[in-house]
Amino acid sequence: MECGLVVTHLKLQHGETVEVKGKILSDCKEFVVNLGQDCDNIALHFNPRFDCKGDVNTIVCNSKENGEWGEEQRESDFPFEQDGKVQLSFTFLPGEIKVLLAEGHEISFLNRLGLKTIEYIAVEGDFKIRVLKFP
Ligand SMILES: CCCO[C@@H]1O[C@H](CO)[C@@H](O[C@@H]2O[C@H](CO)[C@H](O)[C@H](OCc3cn(Cc4ccccc4)nn3)[C@H]2O)[C@H](O)[C@H]1NC(C)=O
Repeated sequence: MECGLVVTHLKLQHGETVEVKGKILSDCKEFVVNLGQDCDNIALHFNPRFDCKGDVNTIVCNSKENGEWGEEQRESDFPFEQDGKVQLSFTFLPGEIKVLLAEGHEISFLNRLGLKTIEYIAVEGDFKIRVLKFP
């Protein structure tokens, strides 16, 4: 499993976008991109699962507030392949975070925490990050 990457003090404003590019490991079970205030206050936990925790080829999204998980949101689109390249963009809006996936797939996740800025991004799991681009 690859180690993670954490960036803090991002000061991502509404309307701004973070891009993540990398490669999914050939034996990937899952990977995670977390966006939020810090590790206990996550506006979007973006968790593609190839085969783990009872999920197969499913994207699980959730929020975490004061260390407590919210209600999971599962997505049926799964434009990922093991050993494949990935390009994701996360656009932070007042009421939601829009995730643009490959093949034009898009996910919208409510800004449940009502964050005014995104300070924290963490990428972990079976994923080799190559590019993290932010404004
Ligand atoms: C039916 C009753 C049990 O429900 C299950 O409860 C599990 C425990 O809460 C749920 O799994 C958790 O779902 C969370 C999102 O709702 C997070 O995904 C939890 O993982 C957090 C996490 C682990 N890691 C380390 C990591 C990441 C990637 C690869 C390897 C390690 N980073 N963040 C993950 O353990 C899991 O999604 C949930 N399944 C369902 C169907 O609800």
